[in-house]
Amino acid sequence: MEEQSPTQKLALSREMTAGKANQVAVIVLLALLSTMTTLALPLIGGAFVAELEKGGGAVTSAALWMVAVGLAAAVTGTLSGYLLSKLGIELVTKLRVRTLRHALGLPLKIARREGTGDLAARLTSDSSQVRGLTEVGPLQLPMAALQVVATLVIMGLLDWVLLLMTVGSFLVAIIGVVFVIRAIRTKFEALQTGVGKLSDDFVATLEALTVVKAHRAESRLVRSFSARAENLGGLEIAAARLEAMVVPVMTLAQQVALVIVIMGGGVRYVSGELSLPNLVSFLLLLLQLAAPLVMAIQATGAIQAGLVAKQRFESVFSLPYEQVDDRTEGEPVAVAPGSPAVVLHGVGFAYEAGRPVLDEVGFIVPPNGLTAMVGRSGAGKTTVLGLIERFMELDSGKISVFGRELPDWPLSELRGRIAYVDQSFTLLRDTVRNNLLLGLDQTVPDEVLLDALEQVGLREEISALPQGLDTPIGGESDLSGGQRQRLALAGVLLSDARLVLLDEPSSQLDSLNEGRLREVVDRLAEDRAVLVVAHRLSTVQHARHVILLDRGKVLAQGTHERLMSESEPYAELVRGQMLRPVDSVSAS
Ligand SMILES: Nc1ncnc2c1ncn2[C@@H]1O[C@H](COP(=O)(O)OP(=O)(O)OP(=O)(O)O)[C@@H](O)[C@H]1O
Repeated sequence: MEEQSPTQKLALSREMTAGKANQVAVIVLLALLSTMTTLALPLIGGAFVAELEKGGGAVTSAALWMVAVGLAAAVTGTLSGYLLSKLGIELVTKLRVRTLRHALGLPLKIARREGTGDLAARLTSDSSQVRGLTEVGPLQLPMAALQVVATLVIMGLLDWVLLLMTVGSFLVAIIGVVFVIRAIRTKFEALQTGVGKLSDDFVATLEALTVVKAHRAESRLVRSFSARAENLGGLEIAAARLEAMVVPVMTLAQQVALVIVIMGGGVRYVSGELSLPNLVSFLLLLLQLAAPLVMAIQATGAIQAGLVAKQRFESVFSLPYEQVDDRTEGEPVAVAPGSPAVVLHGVGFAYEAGRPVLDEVGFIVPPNGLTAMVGRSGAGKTTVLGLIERFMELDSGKISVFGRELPDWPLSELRGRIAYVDQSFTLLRDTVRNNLLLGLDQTVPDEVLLDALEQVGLREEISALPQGLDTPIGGESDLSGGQRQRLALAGVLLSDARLVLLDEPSSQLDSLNEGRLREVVDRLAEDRAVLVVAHRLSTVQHARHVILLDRGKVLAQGTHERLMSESEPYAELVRGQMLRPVDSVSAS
């Protein structure tokens, strides 16, 4: 199978800025201006005090400068923040689109293992967490670091003794905070994985809501989901507790530094080693110093959550996926005329290592006509169809479709030649029309669609729906099992697939529709190969060839009549009504 599984590391900053050099330049420029104006403000404050001391005439202009620079700091900060948000949103959109594409391309086994809800969580909670990270990560943090360094340099130039006192007070706090940040990260990892798993199980439960209700299992499930939600709440509270410690610690450090600087600065001012304007500037800088530190630290939660979400995106993008283009470009794959539709030779397969489901399975499906596969529940019939569709990979043996071995088929071409109707007639949550047209490239006139529906006896029922062909199905308004089956078959009639794989349900149709459906299948089989997993006697009686599968092995094959006389297990299957006679089929 065309799979690829490179380890996908996400360089978020690069992803965010690729091809956007101009926007990035504007944002960096605005952010630099904002940082510089913020740094200049205390110095202008000091100049203002110096003018006051001197009683000079420049007091008013110093005050006006303070207002202008303050405004410039606010405007440039706001603008750069907005433009950065825009880049962040664009990045998240890109990640969502990539997730959608990758998730739909996952091999079935991996998609099931990963879980629908957990995959979907990438589009919701993980996306918003990455967005939170982009708000602070790429620009605000470097700018905050720049502001801290520049502030410290200016403070050192004003008075290095006071600077040492300031750094000493903050250092102890910062070391403590680093440990807290690490602990927060661990909590977020457990939390986000737990949220993904919870939503996955919850989605699966909602999909089985009928069973839940029929068994009155609501309360039990509420109890078990609530316990898990409370566990996650506990983790979140623990993370919040850690986060809550961060800001007070930093504020305390700032207050300690303030007291020390006021005392030390006062002494140095009195002794003439420091001027009053410089002391004022220093104090203003000290007050400003805490802001970027607190900002960075307050963002700790968002950053840690964002980094964990980033890893969760990486884990999806690293999963193998099937490269199925919409349609293969260029010449279609040539097939030898008259080759059998399917040949299985010595096929072995296990879903789990050590528990084989198919063992040395071999049979031939001719290029046209009806071939039926029968056998007890769990014999491996659906698995055979899945292997032909290449939903899974063989463990041993070979399968050829129209004379070409599976690995030699481009996946898209292979699946384009096959029409597959699964046992539960899964339909997309979309309109009747779009479900009918799912495998088709071109638009099809309504008359042709209605004609296909007519052939399966569904025209009247669909026409009676509120929006006819454009009625959405699968959500609030749904079709019955039998109607779904007939709709799926109408889709097959519309397709030009030369091989039809049909997983017949054990009971979906009344005898009227059963008869009609048999006619449709017979018509399909006139010029196409139809391989049907059969549960009805009527189907096997019509089949040109019947394959009896038992516990993963082909036990017998031939015509119905021949198997009845030569294969006791087959005759037993028929006698035991495993193959249902028409009149025992329940109404849909
Ligand atoms: N996704 C899966 N993972 C693991 N085991 C599976 C999976 N699907 C099927 N099996 C197992 O493989 C075996 C064959 O299943 P399969 O669905 O092919 O049987 P079947 O003959 O189509 O049965 P039925 O007539 O009841 O639909 C069964 O034992 C089943 O438990």
